[in-house]
Amino acid sequence: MTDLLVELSDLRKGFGEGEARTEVLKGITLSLPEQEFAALLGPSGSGKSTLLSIMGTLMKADSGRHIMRGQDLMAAGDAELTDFRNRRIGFVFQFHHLFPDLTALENVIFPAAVRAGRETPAQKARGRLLLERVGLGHRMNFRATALSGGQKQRVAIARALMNQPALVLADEPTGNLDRENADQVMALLTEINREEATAFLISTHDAGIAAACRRRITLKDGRVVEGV
Ligand SMILES: Nc1ncnc2c1ncn2[C@@H]1O[C@H](COP(=O)(O)OP(=O)(O)OP(=O)(O)O)[C@@H](O)[C@H]1O
Repeated sequence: MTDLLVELSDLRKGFGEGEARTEVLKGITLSLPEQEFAALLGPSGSGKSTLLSIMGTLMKADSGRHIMRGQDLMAAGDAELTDFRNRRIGFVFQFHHLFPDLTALENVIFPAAVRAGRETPAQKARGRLLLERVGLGHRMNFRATALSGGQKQRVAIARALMNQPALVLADEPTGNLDRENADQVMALLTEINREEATAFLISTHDAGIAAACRRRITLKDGRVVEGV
């Protein structure tokens, strides 16, 4: 048994053909243990979003090894990857991507309800619990449009946790928030990491956010230059 959550080895990814070809990830070798809480740093264009997309199985690498929870994701087909993603991975983005006319609770359970083909009482109960967890128990039935930026991001975090993912990938989750809300969101992620054993990989340009993480992984020009 391994306690590694993710193992990447010599992972490569490029875009385009011929003269227009750009190699973006140039051999990433990196492991994340279970319950990791790491920042992903690096200049704009260094490959952070590309790496998060691959780790989230939204995109496949061109070559290399990608193992998560012992499963070889390079060898997996599309249906298998979708199922794996739904069960194991959560996403938080810079922009919350909430449906404006749905309530906070409806937004949290919507993806799970679509996948199940219906809304179940168990989903509602979990959605309520998560909204309590992120401090929005009193705003559950507010439409997304009636929530502040920080509150919307907390709804997006609750939504990402709906299926009890092993790993949450967060691409600049505080990029659109002021300092106070950014700090609150980070405090919340830290708490969830500790209490629910969810691993987080958080891409950020913010030194304060990076400092709040247990580990800092830095990419430069498609390679890991620090934090291996
Ligand atoms: N689908 C694509 N087709 C072509 N090039 C792409 C594609 N996606 C990303 N790239 C290129 O890959 C490089 C890395 O992009 P990526 O978004 O991963 O960087 P990043 O480190 O996340 O940057 P930022 O901090 O600005 O978000 C960039 O040069 C980008 O133009």
